[in-house]
Amino acid sequence: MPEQNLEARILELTHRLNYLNYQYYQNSVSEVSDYEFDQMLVELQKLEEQHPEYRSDNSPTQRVGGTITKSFPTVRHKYPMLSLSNTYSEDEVREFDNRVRKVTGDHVEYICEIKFDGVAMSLTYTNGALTAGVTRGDGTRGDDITPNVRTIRTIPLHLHGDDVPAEVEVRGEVFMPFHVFEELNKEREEIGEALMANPRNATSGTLKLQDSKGVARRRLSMYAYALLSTPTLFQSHSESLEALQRWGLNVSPTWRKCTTIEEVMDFIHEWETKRFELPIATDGIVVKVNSYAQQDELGYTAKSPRWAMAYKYKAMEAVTDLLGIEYNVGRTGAVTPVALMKPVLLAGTTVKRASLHNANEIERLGLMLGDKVVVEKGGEIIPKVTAVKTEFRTDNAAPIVYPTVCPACNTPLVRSEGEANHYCPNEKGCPPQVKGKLEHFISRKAMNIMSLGEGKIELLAEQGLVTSPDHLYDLTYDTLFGLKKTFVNEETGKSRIVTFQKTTVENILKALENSKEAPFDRVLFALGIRFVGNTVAQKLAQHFRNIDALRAATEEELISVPEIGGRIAASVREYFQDLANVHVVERLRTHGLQLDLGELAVVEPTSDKLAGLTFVVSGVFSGYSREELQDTIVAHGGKIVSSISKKLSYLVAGDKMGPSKLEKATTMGVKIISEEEFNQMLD
Ligand SMILES: NC(=O)c1ccc[n+]([C@@H]2O[C@H](COP(=O)([O-])OP(=O)(O)OC[C@H]3O[C@@H](n4cnc5c(N)ncnc54)[C@H](O)[C@@H]3O)[C@@H](O)[C@H]2O)c1
Ligand SMILES: [Zn+2]
Repeated sequence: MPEQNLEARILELTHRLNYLNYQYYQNSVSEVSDYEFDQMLVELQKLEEQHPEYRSDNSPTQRVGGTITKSFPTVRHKYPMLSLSNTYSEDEVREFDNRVRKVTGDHVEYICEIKFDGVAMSLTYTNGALTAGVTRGDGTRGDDITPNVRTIRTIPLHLHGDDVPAEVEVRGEVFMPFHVFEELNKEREEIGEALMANPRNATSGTLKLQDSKGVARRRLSMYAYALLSTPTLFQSHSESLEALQRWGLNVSPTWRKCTTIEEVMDFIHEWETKRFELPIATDGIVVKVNSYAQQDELGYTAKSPRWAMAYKYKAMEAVTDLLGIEYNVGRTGAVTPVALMKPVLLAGTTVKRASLHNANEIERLGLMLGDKVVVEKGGEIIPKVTAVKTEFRTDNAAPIVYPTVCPACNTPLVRSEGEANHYCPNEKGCPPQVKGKLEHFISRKAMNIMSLGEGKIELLAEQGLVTSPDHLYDLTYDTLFGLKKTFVNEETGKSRIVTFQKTTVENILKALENSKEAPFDRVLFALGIRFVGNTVAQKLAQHFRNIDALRAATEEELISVPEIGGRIAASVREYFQDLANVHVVERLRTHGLQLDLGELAVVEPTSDKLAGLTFVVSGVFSGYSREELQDTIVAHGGKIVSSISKKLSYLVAGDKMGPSKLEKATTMGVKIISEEEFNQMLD
């Protein structure tokens, strides 16, 4: 390559990789596969080695790719948090072994570990107590997210044992197990939210939440894999792992001591497929020199230790034919395209369907019917189409014409501004939507009428006996008894008969009767209002107390409820503006379902100390949750209003209050009081 082009190429790769790093760490987006990224990095590294004079100061070969955010306090790491040099080639693992032996001589032990695909975490324990949890950030400084880290159940708040030192740093990988990830995405899909791409993105997004209660709900976990302290406590990494385990940290039992490179290779081969049996995402293995003395001898490069190496597995891929596209309609009316492929064996299972998410994805891939496509399985249950082999495209390839009408009911599809999915607007008459909404209504977290599961509700919907939730409560023994349907599984050809016998019918009627005791927030969730998931339903129920108040609430009032945004507010308004929905709600009321929180929860005034005063509550408080504080104000005769105006009596300001509210209150001359000052008003 001529000099000039060489310099240009180095510059181009530097820019491109820095951009991809930014997208990956800041926005949790992978625009290219890890493999492609790593190939470009290798190319840059080679060019820079030949021409160090062209290497720029901000080269991605010289520094860790992450960033720090402004939303958390920044902390300087006591020991820098580095990356790992990586390879996809076994030969390079052997070369690593040669390099090591040149320095250490022949007596070397390796520890092989699984490389878990999550987010790196640094924990500090002072006198045995967890005092800090910090992200890797740019390697030198990270985000202090201690309150979030404290909610992770596999991270002990206290270490136990006689030999726990006064101060110690523990490194580990925080991750989201597959089943939690799938559940979370299912919930998001149900309430019409965009899906998360993979468990690693979900983990990094979760750790950056401002509300640690939200973090706790996501059920993250952590595997510890390193121990740092001054002076060093042990002679080797394996002793450290054993100590971590003893002190109560979660150490994956998969690590192994190897004394020859052949044993390392065996470990690599063994886990290549076995890793898919693990309930967590993994992307390779890590080989580490065991002895700390030898680690010191080997030292570090600018961005990684010379005593360790990651061997990464290439994603499991296969090439097959795209035969067609099926369009599925979900409960919320969202249309999801699914690729139908010629069956192909991939990581031990036969794959013939893969999700394509939405029309944008089809466009991004440039898919045509009849194409040869690359399917990839990353460990998640659902495989994905990652690329088109355009070089094999024939004249028979046909463009994909995205449907303009609903495949289930022929209603013209709509696509709102800024939304990736097309929707079928025929909520009440589109069979998969009707069925999906009923299935949601009876589901465990909603009304929990599981005796209607496994195809029974489908049968009732198809026969027109139940097309909206209120119809369920009209069902009688006589209508149900004797109903029957045979379901045939298209994939296996096996058939299954669903019948309504005496006990079944009795169980269904009993479960329906019991469901009338389900609290208001469950009923609200069960109604299936778009974007109103479990937690949102709880928040709305607590705030408005009953369905009539919720129905009467303006968009502004809805938005004033903590954590309720404009999108949810609009969706709730839209729901109640539809008279058919109001009718369903009224019929549910007639049948005796719980549409308010009941007597107990209504706050009776306990004093009139705050009578005639109006309050806006904002921020986070130490002695109350926001709802509790609002309840207290009401209990003492005060009134909660949604927005700041000149007439407002007090703004009760907690921690982390939004700067715009503060500014508004200041300019309007509203009296701003702290939690303590508020408490004094009640004394
Ligand atoms: N696709 C993209 O656009 C894109 C962009 C940027 C980075 N990336 C990927 O990310 C990589 C760079 O990320 P990185 O610097 O975090 O490197 P890395 O993820 O390859 O390796 C280092 C990390 O591995 C983790 N790890 C897991 N198990 C471990 C164990 N047992 N012992 C030690 N560490 C363990 C730690 O969190 C550590 O920080 C790139 O090589 C690339 O594959 C991809
Ligand atoms: Zn439809």
